[in-house]
Amino acid sequence: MCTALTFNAHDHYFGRNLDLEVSYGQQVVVTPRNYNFKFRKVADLSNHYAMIGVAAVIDNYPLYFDATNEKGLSMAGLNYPDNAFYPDMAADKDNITPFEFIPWILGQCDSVASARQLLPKINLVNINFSDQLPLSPLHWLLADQHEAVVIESDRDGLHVYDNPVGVLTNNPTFDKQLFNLNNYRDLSSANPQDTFGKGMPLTDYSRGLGTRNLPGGLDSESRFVRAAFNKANAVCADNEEASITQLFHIMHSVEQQNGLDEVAPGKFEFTIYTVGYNQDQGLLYYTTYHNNQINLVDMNKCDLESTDLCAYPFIDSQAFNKVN
Ligand SMILES: C[C@H](CCC(=O)NCCS(=O)(=O)O)[C@H]1CC[C@H]2[C@@H]3[C@H](O)C[C@@H]4C[C@H](O)CC[C@]4(C)[C@H]3C[C@H](O)[C@]12C
Repeated sequence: MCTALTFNAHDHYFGRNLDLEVSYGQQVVVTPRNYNFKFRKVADLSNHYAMIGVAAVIDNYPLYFDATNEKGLSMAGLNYPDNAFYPDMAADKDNITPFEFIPWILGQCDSVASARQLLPKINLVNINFSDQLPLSPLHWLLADQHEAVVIESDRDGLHVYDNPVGVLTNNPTFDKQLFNLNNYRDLSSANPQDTFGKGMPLTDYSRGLGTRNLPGGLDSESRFVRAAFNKANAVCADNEEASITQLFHIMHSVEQQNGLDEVAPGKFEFTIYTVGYNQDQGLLYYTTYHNNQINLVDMNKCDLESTDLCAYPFIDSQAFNKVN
Protein backbone atom coordinates (compact mmCIF):
# COMPACT_ATOMS: atom_id res chain seq x y z
CA MET A 1 0.00 0.00 0.00
CA CYS A 2 1.01 3.50 -0.38
CA THR A 3 0.03 6.97 0.70
CA ALA A 4 0.44 10.30 -1.11
CA LEU A 5 -0.61 13.78 -0.03
CA THR A 6 -0.18 17.51 -0.50
CA PHE A 7 0.93 19.80 2.32
CA ASN A 8 0.93 23.60 2.27
CA ALA A 9 3.17 25.24 4.83
CA HIS A 10 6.17 27.55 4.23
CA ASP A 11 6.14 26.42 0.56
CA HIS A 12 4.00 23.83 -1.23
CA TYR A 13 4.86 20.18 -0.70
CA PHE A 14 3.87 16.75 -2.03
CA GLY A 15 4.67 13.57 -0.10
CA ARG A 16 4.58 9.87 -0.93
CA ASN A 17 5.27 6.60 0.93
CA LEU A 18 6.10 3.57 -1.21
CA ASP A 19 4.96 0.47 0.67
CA LEU A 20 5.99 -2.79 -0.94
CA GLU A 21 7.81 -6.07 -0.34
CA VAL A 22 10.06 -5.92 -3.42
CA SER A 23 12.39 -3.37 -4.97
CA TYR A 24 12.61 -2.49 -8.64
CA GLY A 25 16.03 -0.89 -8.25
CA GLN A 26 14.42 2.55 -8.10
CA GLN A 27 16.51 5.67 -7.60
CA VAL A 28 16.11 9.43 -7.67
CA VAL A 29 16.08 10.43 -11.34
CA VAL A 30 16.12 13.88 -12.94
CA THR A 31 14.90 13.96 -16.55
CA PRO A 32 16.22 17.11 -18.24
CA ARG A 33 14.25 19.10 -20.82
CA ASN A 34 15.93 17.61 -23.90
CA TYR A 35 15.84 13.92 -22.99
CA ASN A 36 13.88 12.27 -25.80
CA PHE A 37 10.77 10.71 -24.21
CA LYS A 38 9.59 7.93 -26.52
CA PHE A 39 5.94 6.89 -26.42
CA ARG A 40 4.53 3.68 -27.85
CA LYS A 41 1.53 5.14 -29.70
CA VAL A 42 2.00 8.91 -29.83
CA ALA A 43 4.86 11.13 -31.03
CA ASP A 44 8.04 11.54 -28.95
CA LEU A 45 8.43 14.48 -26.60
CA SER A 46 11.95 15.67 -27.38
CA ASN A 47 11.59 19.00 -25.57
CA HIS A 48 9.48 19.14 -22.40
CA TYR A 49 9.44 20.29 -18.80
CA ALA A 50 12.25 18.84 -16.68
CA MET A 51 11.20 16.61 -13.79
CA ILE A 52 12.63 14.98 -10.67
CA GLY A 53 11.25 11.83 -9.10
CA VAL A 54 11.71 8.22 -8.13
CA ALA A 55 12.05 5.84 -11.06
CA ALA A 56 13.37 2.49 -12.15
CA VAL A 57 15.54 3.15 -15.19
CA ILE A 58 15.23 0.32 -17.71
CA ASP A 59 16.84 0.60 -21.16
CA ASN A 60 17.54 4.27 -20.41
CA TYR A 61 13.78 4.91 -19.87
CA PRO A 62 12.68 6.34 -16.49
CA LEU A 63 9.69 4.37 -15.18
CA TYR A 64 8.47 6.96 -12.69
CA PHE A 65 6.67 5.97 -9.48
CA ASP A 66 6.22 9.64 -8.48
CA ALA A 67 7.68 12.93 -9.73
CA THR A 68 7.46 16.74 -9.76
CA ASN A 69 8.20 18.94 -12.74
CA GLU A 70 9.97 22.29 -12.85
CA LYS A 71 6.61 24.10 -12.69
CA GLY A 72 5.64 22.38 -9.44
CA LEU A 73 3.16 19.87 -10.83
CA SER A 74 3.43 16.55 -8.96
CA MET A 75 2.08 13.10 -9.69
CA ALA A 76 2.24 9.68 -7.99
CA GLY A 77 0.95 6.25 -9.04
CA LEU A 78 -0.50 4.12 -6.23
CA ASN A 79 -1.75 0.57 -6.26
CA TYR A 80 -5.42 0.17 -7.23
CA PRO A 81 -5.86 -3.60 -7.59
CA ASP A 82 -9.08 -5.14 -8.98
CA ASN A 83 -10.40 -1.71 -9.97
CA ALA A 84 -7.89 -0.39 -12.50
CA PHE A 85 -8.96 -1.22 -16.04
CA TYR A 86 -6.88 -0.34 -19.09
CA PRO A 87 -8.77 -0.55 -22.40
CA ASP A 88 -7.59 -1.51 -25.90
CA MET A 89 -6.47 1.13 -28.38
CA ALA A 90 -9.02 3.85 -29.14
CA ALA A 91 -8.76 5.43 -32.59
CA ASP A 92 -9.96 8.89 -31.56
CA LYS A 93 -7.76 9.28 -28.43
CA ASP A 94 -4.18 9.83 -27.31
CA ASN A 95 -3.23 6.24 -26.47
CA ILE A 96 -0.86 6.57 -23.52
CA THR A 97 0.30 3.47 -21.64
CA PRO A 98 0.04 3.58 -17.82
CA PHE A 99 3.85 3.61 -17.49
CA GLU A 100 4.00 6.66 -19.81
CA PHE A 101 1.29 8.60 -17.97
CA ILE A 102 3.55 10.54 -15.56
CA PRO A 103 6.00 11.70 -18.30
CA TRP A 104 3.09 12.60 -20.63
CA ILE A 105 1.42 14.86 -18.07
CA LEU A 106 4.46 16.30 -16.28
CA GLY A 107 6.31 16.77 -19.57
CA GLN A 108 3.63 19.08 -20.97
CA CYS A 109 1.51 20.58 -18.17
CA ASP A 110 2.38 23.39 -15.79
CA SER A 111 -0.69 22.96 -13.58
CA VAL A 112 -3.68 20.77 -12.82
CA ALA A 113 -5.75 23.17 -14.94
CA SER A 114 -3.59 22.48 -17.99
CA ALA A 115 -3.66 18.71 -17.29
CA ARG A 116 -7.46 18.92 -17.28
CA GLN A 117 -7.21 19.89 -20.96
CA LEU A 118 -5.22 16.73 -21.84
CA LEU A 119 -7.03 14.20 -19.65
CA PRO A 120 -10.29 13.87 -21.66
CA LYS A 121 -8.24 12.97 -24.76
CA ILE A 122 -6.29 10.19 -23.02
CA ASN A 123 -6.95 6.47 -23.32
CA LEU A 124 -4.76 4.56 -20.82
CA VAL A 125 -4.10 1.74 -23.23
CA ASN A 126 -3.27 -1.80 -22.09
CA ILE A 127 0.29 -2.09 -23.37
CA ASN A 128 3.05 -3.62 -21.23
CA PHE A 129 6.46 -2.06 -20.79
CA SER A 130 7.78 -5.63 -21.27
CA ASP A 131 6.85 -9.22 -20.44
CA GLN A 132 9.03 -8.90 -17.33
CA LEU A 133 7.28 -5.66 -16.28
CA PRO A 134 3.58 -6.14 -16.94
CA LEU A 135 0.88 -3.51 -16.45
CA SER A 136 0.46 -2.22 -12.88
CA PRO A 137 -3.04 -1.59 -11.54
CA LEU A 138 -2.63 2.05 -10.50
CA HIS A 139 -4.53 5.24 -9.80
CA TRP A 140 -2.84 8.64 -9.56
CA LEU A 141 -2.73 11.73 -7.35
CA LEU A 142 -1.97 14.83 -9.44
CA ALA A 143 -1.43 18.14 -7.66
CA ASP A 144 0.00 21.59 -8.15
CA GLN A 145 0.40 24.31 -5.52
CA HIS A 146 -3.35 25.07 -5.52
CA GLU A 147 -5.43 21.98 -6.23
CA ALA A 148 -5.35 18.19 -6.41
CA VAL A 149 -7.21 15.59 -8.47
CA VAL A 150 -7.34 11.80 -8.51
CA ILE A 151 -7.37 9.93 -11.82
CA GLU A 152 -8.86 6.44 -11.96
CA SER A 153 -9.25 4.35 -15.11
CA ASP A 154 -12.16 2.03 -14.31
CA ARG A 155 -14.25 -0.32 -16.45
CA ASP A 156 -16.67 2.53 -17.13
CA GLY A 157 -13.98 4.98 -18.24
CA LEU A 158 -11.50 7.54 -16.99
CA HIS A 159 -12.59 9.42 -13.86
CA VAL A 160 -11.05 12.69 -12.71
CA TYR A 161 -12.12 13.50 -9.16
CA ASP A 162 -11.47 16.82 -7.42
CA ASN A 163 -9.56 15.99 -4.26
CA PRO A 164 -10.33 18.59 -1.58
CA VAL A 165 -8.36 16.73 1.13
CA GLY A 166 -5.27 16.20 -1.05
CA VAL A 167 -4.76 12.59 0.05
CA LEU A 168 -4.67 9.28 -1.82
CA THR A 169 -4.10 5.73 -0.60
CA ASN A 170 -5.36 2.56 -2.33
CA ASN A 171 -8.77 0.86 -2.63
CA PRO A 172 -11.72 1.47 -2.63
CA THR A 173 -12.52 3.99 -5.40
CA PHE A 174 -11.76 7.60 -4.49
CA ASP A 175 -15.40 8.72 -4.15
CA LYS A 176 -15.91 6.06 -1.46
CA GLN A 177 -12.71 7.04 0.39
CA LEU A 178 -13.88 10.64 0.48
CA PHE A 179 -17.39 9.74 1.66
CA ASN A 180 -15.95 7.57 4.44
CA LEU A 181 -14.46 10.67 6.08
CA ASN A 182 -18.01 11.60 7.14
CA ASN A 183 -17.83 8.75 9.64
CA TYR A 184 -15.03 10.57 11.46
CA ARG A 185 -16.46 14.06 11.83
CA ASP A 186 -16.24 13.76 15.62
CA LEU A 187 -12.43 13.55 15.56
CA SER A 188 -10.75 16.53 17.15
CA SER A 189 -7.32 17.75 18.17
CA ALA A 190 -9.05 19.10 21.33
CA ASN A 191 -10.42 16.92 24.11
CA PRO A 192 -14.16 16.31 23.51
CA GLN A 193 -17.07 17.66 25.53
CA ASP A 194 -18.92 15.12 27.63
CA THR A 195 -22.10 14.50 25.60
CA PHE A 196 -22.56 10.90 26.71
CA GLY A 197 -25.86 11.34 28.52
CA LYS A 198 -27.66 12.54 31.63
CA GLY A 199 -26.67 11.18 35.04
CA MET A 200 -23.40 9.70 33.79
CA PRO A 201 -20.62 12.28 34.22
CA LEU A 202 -17.47 11.12 32.43
CA THR A 203 -13.92 12.21 33.22
CA ASP A 204 -11.46 13.97 30.97
CA TYR A 205 -8.75 11.56 32.25
CA SER A 206 -6.25 11.86 29.39
CA ARG A 207 -5.03 14.28 26.80
CA GLY A 208 -5.65 13.21 23.20
CA LEU A 209 -9.16 11.82 23.73
CA GLY A 210 -10.34 13.66 20.62
CA THR A 211 -8.22 11.28 18.51
CA ARG A 212 -9.20 8.08 20.32
CA ASN A 213 -11.31 6.90 17.38
CA LEU A 214 -8.70 7.75 14.76
CA PRO A 215 -8.14 4.47 12.86
CA GLY A 216 -4.72 3.00 13.55
CA GLY A 217 -4.66 0.26 10.92
CA LEU A 218 -2.36 -0.11 7.94
CA ASP A 219 -5.26 -0.87 5.59
CA SER A 220 -5.94 1.72 2.92
CA GLU A 221 -9.16 3.14 4.43
CA SER A 222 -7.54 3.63 7.84
CA ARG A 223 -4.47 5.29 6.31
CA PHE A 224 -6.69 7.60 4.25
CA VAL A 225 -8.52 8.86 7.35
CA ARG A 226 -5.34 9.11 9.43
CA ALA A 227 -3.37 10.96 6.75
CA ALA A 228 -6.27 13.37 6.08
CA PHE A 229 -6.76 14.11 9.81
CA ASN A 230 -3.06 14.43 10.64
CA LYS A 231 -2.46 16.69 7.66
CA ALA A 232 -5.51 18.88 8.36
CA ASN A 233 -4.40 19.49 11.94
CA ALA A 234 -0.65 19.88 11.38
CA VAL A 235 0.96 23.07 12.69
CA CYS A 236 4.55 24.12 12.15
CA ALA A 237 6.80 27.18 12.08
CA ASP A 238 6.92 29.10 8.81
CA ASN A 239 10.26 27.89 7.44
CA GLU A 240 11.58 25.09 5.21
CA GLU A 241 13.13 22.97 7.99
CA ALA A 242 9.95 22.96 10.09
CA SER A 243 7.73 22.29 7.05
CA ILE A 244 9.80 19.33 5.85
CA THR A 245 10.08 17.96 9.39
CA GLN A 246 6.31 18.18 9.80
CA LEU A 247 5.65 16.63 6.35
CA PHE A 248 7.83 13.63 7.25
CA HIS A 249 6.03 13.25 10.60
CA ILE A 250 2.71 13.10 8.73
CA MET A 251 4.07 10.63 6.18
CA HIS A 252 5.62 8.45 8.89
CA SER A 253 2.31 8.41 10.80
CA VAL A 254 0.99 6.17 8.02
CA GLU A 255 4.17 4.21 7.32
CA GLN A 256 4.29 0.42 7.42
CA GLN A 257 6.64 -1.07 9.97
CA ASN A 258 8.37 -4.24 8.75
CA GLY A 259 6.61 -7.27 10.23
CA LEU A 260 3.07 -5.85 10.45
CA ASP A 261 1.72 -6.52 6.98
CA GLU A 262 2.33 -10.11 5.83
CA VAL A 263 1.67 -10.41 2.09
CA ALA A 264 3.02 -14.00 1.68
CA PRO A 265 4.21 -16.45 4.31
CA GLY A 266 7.15 -14.76 6.03
CA LYS A 267 7.13 -11.85 3.55
CA PHE A 268 6.17 -8.36 4.69
CA GLU A 269 5.29 -5.14 2.93
CA PHE A 270 6.99 -2.11 4.50
CA THR A 271 7.65 1.54 3.70
CA ILE A 272 10.65 1.26 1.40
CA TYR A 273 10.95 5.04 0.95
CA THR A 274 9.24 8.30 1.82
CA VAL A 275 9.66 11.31 -0.46
CA GLY A 276 8.71 14.93 0.14
CA TYR A 277 8.86 17.31 -2.81
CA ASN A 278 9.15 21.07 -2.45
CA GLN A 279 7.05 21.94 -5.52
CA ASP A 280 8.15 25.58 -5.59
CA GLN A 281 11.89 24.88 -5.62
CA GLY A 282 12.34 21.53 -7.42
CA LEU A 283 13.66 19.78 -4.30
CA LEU A 284 13.23 16.12 -3.44
CA TYR A 285 13.75 15.08 0.20
CA TYR A 286 13.70 11.41 1.15
CA THR A 287 14.09 8.87 3.92
CA THR A 288 14.28 5.10 3.41
CA TYR A 289 13.24 2.33 5.78
CA HIS A 290 16.88 1.84 6.78
CA ASN A 291 17.86 5.52 6.78
CA ASN A 292 15.90 7.96 8.95
CA GLN A 293 18.13 10.86 7.95
CA ILE A 294 16.33 13.23 5.58
CA ASN A 295 18.34 13.40 2.34
CA LEU A 296 17.97 16.16 -0.25
CA VAL A 297 18.36 16.17 -4.05
CA ASP A 298 18.03 19.51 -5.88
CA MET A 299 16.98 19.15 -9.52
CA ASN A 300 18.52 22.52 -10.35
CA LYS A 301 21.98 21.13 -9.64
CA CYS A 302 21.63 18.94 -12.76
CA ASP A 303 22.03 20.39 -16.24
CA LEU A 304 18.34 20.80 -17.08
CA GLU A 305 19.13 21.46 -20.77
CA SER A 306 20.87 18.10 -21.13
CA THR A 307 19.62 15.10 -23.14
CA ASP A 308 20.78 12.60 -20.50
CA LEU A 309 19.12 11.30 -17.36
CA CYS A 310 20.77 12.22 -14.07
CA ALA A 311 20.37 9.47 -11.41
CA TYR A 312 21.17 9.27 -7.68
CA PRO A 313 20.93 5.85 -5.97
CA PHE A 314 19.13 5.93 -2.61
CA ILE A 315 21.40 6.08 0.42
CA ASP A 316 19.83 3.20 2.30
CA SER A 317 21.87 2.73 5.47
CA GLN A 318 21.63 4.39 8.86
CA ALA A 319 24.14 7.11 9.76
CA PHE A 320 24.26 7.75 13.51
CA ASN A 321 25.08 11.24 14.63
CA LYS A 322 27.76 10.34 17.18
CA VAL A 323 27.56 12.72 20.10
CA ASN A 324 30.58 11.51 22.09
C1 LIG B 1 3.32 -1.32 -6.34
C2 LIG B 1 3.66 0.15 -6.38
C3 LIG B 1 2.61 0.92 -5.61
C4 LIG B 1 2.83 0.80 -4.16
C5 LIG B 1 1.65 0.20 -3.54
O1 LIG B 1 0.59 0.77 -3.56
N1 LIG B 1 1.88 -1.00 -2.98
C6 LIG B 1 0.88 -1.72 -2.26
C7 LIG B 1 0.63 -3.09 -2.77
S1 LIG B 1 -0.92 -3.56 -2.19
O2 LIG B 1 -1.92 -2.60 -2.62
O3 LIG B 1 -0.86 -3.64 -0.76
O4 LIG B 1 -1.15 -4.88 -2.79
C8 LIG B 1 3.73 0.69 -7.81
C9 LIG B 1 3.91 2.24 -7.83
C10 LIG B 1 4.66 2.55 -9.12
C11 LIG B 1 4.74 1.20 -9.86
C12 LIG B 1 5.86 1.06 -10.89
C13 LIG B 1 5.72 2.15 -11.96
O5 LIG B 1 4.40 2.21 -12.48
C14 LIG B 1 6.72 1.93 -13.11
C15 LIG B 1 6.72 0.51 -13.69
C16 LIG B 1 5.51 0.24 -14.57
C17 LIG B 1 5.54 -1.16 -15.18
O6 LIG B 1 4.38 -1.35 -15.92
C18 LIG B 1 5.62 -2.21 -14.07
C19 LIG B 1 6.83 -1.96 -13.20
C20 LIG B 1 6.87 -0.55 -12.58
C21 LIG B 1 8.28 -0.43 -11.97
C22 LIG B 1 5.76 -0.34 -11.51
C23 LIG B 1 5.85 -1.42 -10.41
C24 LIG B 1 4.78 -1.20 -9.30
O7 LIG B 1 3.50 -1.39 -9.80
C25 LIG B 1 4.89 0.21 -8.70
C26 LIG B 1 6.23 0.28 -7.96
